[in-house]
Amino acid sequence: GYTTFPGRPTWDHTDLTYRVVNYSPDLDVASIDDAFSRAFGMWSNVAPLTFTRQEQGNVDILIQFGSQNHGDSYPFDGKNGVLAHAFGPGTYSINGDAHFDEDEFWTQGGGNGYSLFIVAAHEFGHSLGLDHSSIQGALMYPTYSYQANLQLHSDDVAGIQDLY
Ligand SMILES: CNC(=O)[C@@H](NC(=O)[C@H](CC(C)C)CN(O)C=O)C(C)(C)C
Ligand SMILES: [Ca+2]
Ligand SMILES: [Zn+2]
Ligand SMILES: [Zn+2]
Repeated sequence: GYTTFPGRPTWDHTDLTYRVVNYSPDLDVASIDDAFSRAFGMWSNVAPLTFTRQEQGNVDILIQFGSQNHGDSYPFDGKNGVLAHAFGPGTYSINGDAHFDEDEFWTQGGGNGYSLFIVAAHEFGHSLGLDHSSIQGALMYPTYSYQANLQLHSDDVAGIQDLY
């Protein structure tokens, strides 16, 4: 089933904010903004959380695209392999942040490349305090799998509702 991070960290507020620092050239800005909005919506549909996008200033969840060394101790690995990573809740600025590997080809689904929406929904689960699930059909399972109509697994729902 689902897991949380050690010490079970959660946000101490439910009106969370996010900012998109930069954009991948693989998709137009509107599609990227929409993918992130829909990914947050998967979680706010089942937990008492709201997500508000800000154009600048301090936010809880900073989103960026980067390749190889991109400013933290977890360099990406080129095309394929690790697609993205995110940090759990906490008081440091990096807590909650989600980074996407720019060496991937980000798509709106189907075909080649990786669905930004699906990967973002997984990463935002981490941003909220969920670690990986042992259930293969769960969004928080550690390997990527494409689904045309992504739905949270009951295990994902149980996890987020345990936390908030
Ligand atoms: C296609 N490549 C994969 O399936 C790789 N898995 C990932 O990139 C995870 C993200 C997916 C699940 C969206 C990394 N992760 O857990 C971030 O929070 C490997 C399994 C190869 C590591
Ligand atoms: Ca990669
Ligand atoms: Zn990073
Ligand atoms: Zn993960």
